[in-house]
Amino acid sequence: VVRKAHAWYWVGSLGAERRARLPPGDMGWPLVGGMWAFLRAFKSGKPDAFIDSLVGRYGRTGLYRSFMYSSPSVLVTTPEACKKVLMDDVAFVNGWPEATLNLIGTRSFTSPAMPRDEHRRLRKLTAAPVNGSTALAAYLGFIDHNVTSTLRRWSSSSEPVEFLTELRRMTFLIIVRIFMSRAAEDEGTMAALEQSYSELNHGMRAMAINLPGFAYHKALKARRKLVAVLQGVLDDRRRCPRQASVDMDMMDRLIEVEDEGGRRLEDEEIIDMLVLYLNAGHESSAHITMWATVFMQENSHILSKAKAEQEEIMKNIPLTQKGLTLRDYKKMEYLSQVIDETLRFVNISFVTFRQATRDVFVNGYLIPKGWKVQLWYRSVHMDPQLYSEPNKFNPSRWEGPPPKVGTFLPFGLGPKLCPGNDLAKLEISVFLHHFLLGYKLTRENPSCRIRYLPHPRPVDNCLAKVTRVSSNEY
Ligand code: HEM
Repeated sequence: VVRKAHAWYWVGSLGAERRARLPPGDMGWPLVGGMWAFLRAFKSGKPDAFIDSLVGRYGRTGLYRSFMYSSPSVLVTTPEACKKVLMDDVAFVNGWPEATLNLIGTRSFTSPAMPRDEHRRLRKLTAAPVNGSTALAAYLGFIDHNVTSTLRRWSSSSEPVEFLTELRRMTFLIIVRIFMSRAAEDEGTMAALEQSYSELNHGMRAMAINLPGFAYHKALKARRKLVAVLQGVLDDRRRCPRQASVDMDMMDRLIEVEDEGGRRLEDEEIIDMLVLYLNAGHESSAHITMWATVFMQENSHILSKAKAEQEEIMKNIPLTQKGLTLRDYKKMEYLSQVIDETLRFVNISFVTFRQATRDVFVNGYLIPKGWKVQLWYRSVHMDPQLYSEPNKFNPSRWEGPPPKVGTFLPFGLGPKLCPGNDLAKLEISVFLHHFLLGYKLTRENPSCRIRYLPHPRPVDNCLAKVTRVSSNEY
């Protein structure tokens, strides 16, 4: 009776005609809705069980109604339906749960209130310096240097390192250098930012319980610290603005940009933009780098093939050349397949969120105005109808023509496509290039349990020894 009353509370007011067009599903118990089933599946190490149970109960309809993160929601699980939602930024605005918005900030791209034109203008401003050949070529030398010195440091220690934690540190340094160059040189600022980001991430996608001891409570505290550190950097920057426009970083650009009416961004907007970019710009890249390394170590035939490709590239690099070039990077075809397969298999962004601004029909089902929409990239990537043996790590599946639009969504699609996709692939490739040529990873707990929230990772953060095995690496 209670469950029926809960369902009626949300769908009753839609009227008989609209109600009849809703996707199949179940609103569950009051307050928790589908959250129990979702958390149970992810916490028991069977993340696909959640959507599988909906498919088992209602068929492969591609859309299911539920109640999650305190909102009536439609879960979208097939390529065609995801594509339709992602390409339409008029009918669908960002719909992150309020708890996530409170952590990431309400004044950046994640905000549903950011007008479409403002989103486009700020994306153009912030995406250009991290994308495209010119930008990537400018960062390549720094990334290359950062990777080689990091690998040498790890391998010179006889103690195991938390491989994931260290990779997060490395990718974080790269993104801070791009966004706030001078801050990357200040060890105190870097340590404060790193620590706060780590806590912020643990609270992401946790239950929004703001009580001491809970991950969400700690994450809110971490956000406050993060804002204070970034405000300090911003104040310094305003006090001593950069003179030459040639070495402007992203913070300078955000300070200087004006809209047509001459309005500049407020401090809160700049800070929220940085909180988002610095977070998005290091977490996922570090996780994918770790998993790609681990999967290659676990599959000797894949490791040998990837290594042979890098050795071939090395043979053609003139002795006078210092470090890698974009031309060398573009030759890494097999490595690119390994990374794409890691992106598919790991599903670091397993779901993203939108909200319907009006009644919309997708695959013949109604998504009512105001309802949240969850795009389940994970179900697309693990669908056996799209990927044969989806639970097998097989980079060779990426040989041949590119996948059909909507079937491979590690970076999303459409107007909100990840602006850091090229940068991410570049830094992951540079790391793997050096690793394959000269290093080996020996995990302390190779069969360690995997935790799936907020991102899939071994619970020991991949504790391992990194050993230098060859002087091939330059
Ligand atoms: C392997 C690495 C990465 C993965 C898997 C990834 C994944 C994603 C996905 C799936 C989205 C789309 C979310 C949506 O549709 O709502 C996204 C958005 C975003 N990503 Fe990434 N990302 C990665 C690296 C990066 C890097 C290196 C940067 C920074 C340069 C970055 C910055 C952003 C930003 C700012 C957005 C929001 C874009 C907007 O709303 O317009 N990401 N990312």
